[in-house]
Formats: sequence, structure tokens, C-alpha cells
Amino acid sequence: TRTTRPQRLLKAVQDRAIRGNPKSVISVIDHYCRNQEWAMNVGDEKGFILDSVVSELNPQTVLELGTYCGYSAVRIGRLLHSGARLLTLEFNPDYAAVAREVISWAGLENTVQLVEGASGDWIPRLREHFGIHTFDFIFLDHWKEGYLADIKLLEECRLLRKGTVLLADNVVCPGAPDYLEYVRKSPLYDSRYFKSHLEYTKAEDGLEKSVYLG
Ligand SMILES: CCc1ncnc2c1ncn2[C@@H]1O[C@H](/C=C/CNC(=O)c2cc(-c3ccc(F)cc3)cc(O)c2O)[C@@H](O)[C@H]1O
Ligand SMILES: [Mg+2]
Repeated sequence: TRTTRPQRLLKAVQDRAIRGNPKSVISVIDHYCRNQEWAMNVGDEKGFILDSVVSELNPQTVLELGTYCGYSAVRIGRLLHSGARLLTLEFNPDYAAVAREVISWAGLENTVQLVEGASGDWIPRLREHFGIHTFDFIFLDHWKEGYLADIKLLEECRLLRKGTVLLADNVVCPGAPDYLEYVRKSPLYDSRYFKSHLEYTKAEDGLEKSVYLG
């Protein structure tokens, strides 16, 4: 049977990237997705904005919603300092299997932990299961209609603290209108839009950065 898109992306990483070198894993995926087969990674242009937010914050505890092939987990994980941890949630077992390989090829298996399952099931259990108190940084890149429910659940579970930064991908394309309205109207957040482009294309897209005011 045919391979899947994520499996073909993984093969490109294994064939072309240098083991243990996150930078080469990132550039191989970007080159492959720009020149051979598009995939819904945050990509290099929005990825540069993601890098600057993470580098400025220097977070110790990070949560990612929606691992897919692990591109943004590698992007974020490579910037974390020793002792810092990224938990990434992915409910599709096939995507999770590919992402584990990509994360391992980048040599980030001790920094990035992939947890298989639905965000709504796992968020209420993160404290007791992983000893997490609160998150410093959260990257939202899963189903766009799930963003709003998950940010409210994170509030309810008290996993946000004064200054927690949430960064949401695709707030223009495909769009997350209910999430945008919420974070921009709520007095709990200080929100701003970083205009960019949809990965590997000229279409507009952007990231919404929201700081929880607590
Ligand atoms: C149940 C909660 C829950 N819990 C845990 N994991 C979950 C989950 N819900 C989903 N997942 C996983 O997350 C990833 C989904 C990501 C969804 N992303 C886009 O749809 C998207 C689309 C475009 C675009 C496509 C086509 C265009 F023409 C334009 C733009 C561009 C982008 O950057 C995009 O991120 C997959 O791995 C899911 O298995
Ligand atoms: Mg995305």
C-alpha cells in the first residue's frame, strides 16, 4: 500500500538530515515541503517568529497541542535550555509514530516528550501525571475549532500563570475566529497578531501571541 505523506516526510529526514542535528532536520523538512510535497508544518517564515518568541521567553515548561510530524516540536525543543521540557500532545497514532522518529533523529528525545491522546482528555491530567504546576509557553497548532475549548480548559485546570504566553498558528488560514475573538476581548489576555504567510506559500496567515494576565 502507498506510504503516507508523513511517512514520506520522515524518509526525507532519514535520508538527508544529519542525526542529532535539529537545524538540519528543520531545513530538510522545509526544503522537502517547499519543493516536493507540501505539509502543514508551521514552516520557516512563521517558524522564525516562533523562534523569537521562544528565545525571548526562555521557557522551562512548554506544552504543544498537535504534534503532527514533529517539526515545531524540534523547532521549539532545540531552543530550550538544559532542564527545560516540552510536552507535545498528538492523538493520531500514525502521526505520533512519525513524530517520535523525527524528534529522535533530531536528538531531542530527552527534551521533548510526545504524549499520545486527545488534548481534552490529557489537559486535566497533566498535573498529577507529569508533576506540571503551570506552563510558561503553549503552542496551539491542532484542529482550529479546538483552540478555544482547550484554552478555556487550561484556565479551568489552572495550568496558566501570570505571564504564560500562548502562541496560536493559523489564526487567518485556515482561521480560528472564535479563539481570536475570545483572546482579543477577554481582560485575561494581552493579545497581538504577527502577520506572516501560510507555510511554503504566498497566502496570508499569522500567529496570535496572547499573554495570560491572571
Ligand atoms: C482533539 C484534540 C486533539 N488532540 C490531540 N491532537 C490533535 C487534536 N486535534 C488534532 N490533533 C492533531 O493535530 C494535528 C492537526 C493539525 C490541524 N492543522 C491544520 O488543519 C492546518 C491546516 C493548514 C492548511 C491546510 C490547507 C490549506 F489550504 C491551508 C492551510 C495549515 C496549518 O498550519 C495547519 O496547522 C494532527 O497531527 C492531528 O492529529
Ligand atoms: Mg499550523
